[in-house]
Amino acid sequence: MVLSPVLGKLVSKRVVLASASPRRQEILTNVGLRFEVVPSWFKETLEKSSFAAPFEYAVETARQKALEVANRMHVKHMRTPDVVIGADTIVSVDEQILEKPVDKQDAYRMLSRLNGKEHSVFTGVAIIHCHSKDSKLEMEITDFYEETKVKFSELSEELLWEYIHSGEPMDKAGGYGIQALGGMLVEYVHGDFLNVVGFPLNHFCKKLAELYYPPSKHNVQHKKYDSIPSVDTFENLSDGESESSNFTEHKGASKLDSSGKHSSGGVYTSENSSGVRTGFTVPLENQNGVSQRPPEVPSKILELMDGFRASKALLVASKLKIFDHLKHKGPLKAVDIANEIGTSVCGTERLLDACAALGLLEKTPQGYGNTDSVNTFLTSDGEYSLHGYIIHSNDHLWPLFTNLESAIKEGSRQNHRAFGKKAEDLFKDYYHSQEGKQCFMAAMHSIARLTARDVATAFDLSRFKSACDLGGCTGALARELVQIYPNLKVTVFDLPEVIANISYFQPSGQHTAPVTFVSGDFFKDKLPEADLYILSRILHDWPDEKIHVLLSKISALCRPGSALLVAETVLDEQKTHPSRAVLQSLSITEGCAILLAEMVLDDEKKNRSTALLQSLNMLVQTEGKERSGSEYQALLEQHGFTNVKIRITGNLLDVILCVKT
Ligand SMILES: Cc1cn([C@H]2C[C@H](O)[C@@H](COP(=O)(O)OP(=O)(O)OP(=O)(O)O)O2)c(=O)[nH]c1=O
Repeated sequence: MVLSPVLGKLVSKRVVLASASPRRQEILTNVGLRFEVVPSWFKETLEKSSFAAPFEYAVETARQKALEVANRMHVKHMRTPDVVIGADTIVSVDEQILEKPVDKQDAYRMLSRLNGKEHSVFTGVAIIHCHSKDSKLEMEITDFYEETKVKFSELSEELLWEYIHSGEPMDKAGGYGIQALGGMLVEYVHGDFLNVVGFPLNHFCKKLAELYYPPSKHNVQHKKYDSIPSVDTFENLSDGESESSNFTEHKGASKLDSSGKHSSGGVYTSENSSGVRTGFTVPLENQNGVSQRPPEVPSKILELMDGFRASKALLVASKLKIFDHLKHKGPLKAVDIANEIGTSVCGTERLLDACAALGLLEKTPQGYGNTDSVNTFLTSDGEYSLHGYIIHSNDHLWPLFTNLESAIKEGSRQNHRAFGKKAEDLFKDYYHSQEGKQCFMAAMHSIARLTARDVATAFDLSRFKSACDLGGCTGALARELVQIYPNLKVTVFDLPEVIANISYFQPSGQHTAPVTFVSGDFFKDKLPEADLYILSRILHDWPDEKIHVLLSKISALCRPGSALLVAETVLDEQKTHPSRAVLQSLSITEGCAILLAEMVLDDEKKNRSTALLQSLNMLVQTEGKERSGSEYQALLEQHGFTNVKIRITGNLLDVILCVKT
């Protein structure tokens, strides 16, 4: 595969496309690139007159789009991508820059300017390589632009308005889409057709080639913004890795032939005799007008279909402590790791290659090494390690989830099927052995460490003097609270089996204000007194009847003005995603609702599925469930808690604060 050395370099990297443009997503998907889409929030409002040339404006906007996403992912979501790609397409005519029209009149103004003339389409692209060093984001930015000349025919007013009324111009630079109806307006195209559609794929591949295979010194040519590598073809780029590259050729992919030009046979048309690409091919139809080409399976469905394989590869690599070995001794070859952990060489090599393809490991001639995020989150000794939760997922949740079908049919937990014993009280199951206890506590500890800051700061809690974290387990949230609110005294109340094991989870060497631990069962025993009660990831474990028992106990202890803080994943009313209307009805501030709406746009699908899969997770193992904002509100109000406020944090847990009146 001629291209694999270039795009194959991105296979093991976490690549993010900082663009909402469906065209860009399609172009990159068609060549087999795997990436995540995180649309940029950067507003395209740079002062155009401050740029000497139109392409400089496009390049700078592309840079800002990509930078915004890289920073947001690093800071807000604690997920540093390896590569962020941003792009911006503009149309330039008579020294003017045209972006997307704001309304039909604007589209008319733009199309009238382009009518009968040649104009330039510029796409600026920024490729940012990110590294997280000591929690700081380091970035290397590469940018370039591509220009394509397009000429419109002389078009009548009537045709222009007909085109505008089709709705096609509205989300496209210059007010037209060359790949669809707009193609009929175009007399000729000189240059890269895909550049007009929003992404200059050919130049992008050349840029990657230049980055990953720097030309030898005597060949280097310096040009501002336009540093096409000295290699004209991609054929001479193959290296040892290319043979084993995971880059896959997709059926409808736009291929490059040995001269670096597009060849026919893909989604896009072949070239005409003058080397000008003219439009998209239409799938062949048989006599009945039925498309002969089978529909392409969306990559999302394939990803979900095989998702369990990726999960299990991650869980097993963690269980075998492969990431720990690589952190301390890497890079290591497969045979060395197999010897260290006592596994087969052939099996280990396959697992390591799968982890590399999933972006967890880096594979170099020296061997396999951890990526930065694996060092932070997957090794067992990291401060924010998820290792505890991963082992819990492998040993406990996985067997339960294999019985999901029975859980759905029966509507109940599946411990008896997964572990061959009758389900007792949820926590008795977990705490029946010392190993089980520590495994469960480590799982809860890792989630608490990751969410504690967002839970503790979702509301200003400085007016409270004492807090009691019911079911607070290892005290991870309690310690965050005393750090943020030095005047707050926090008591963690949990089962005696838990309190007996907390010493394993106390931070060593760090001086933090003390947290008090009290043992007891919050359903049966007397609760410590406090101004603020906290229930973090507790209510979702239980059915409404048990929640009423607990809330009535807490309510009876609360004085007017005392409060209850609940941290859970909050579903919206349709159980799809958090919605602005719901939050406003729950006294959410306007600012927060706007923030939320933006967050929803960005992470909507991921948050939605995470929360709803968590609800399935509760079904297979507990009697509880995840609840919507109004379900929590109703439960709380029944026990005299009012002024219910919800903050959607964007982290795994959302936060609800209510006051006893
Ligand atoms: C000229 C032309 C533009 N376009 C599109 C490409 C871009 O998606 C869009 C220009 O707007 P952009 O601001 O470059 O991109 P976008 O708003 O779609 O996405 P994002 O900002 O999130 O990256 O116009 C076509 O689809 N066909 C065309 O013929």
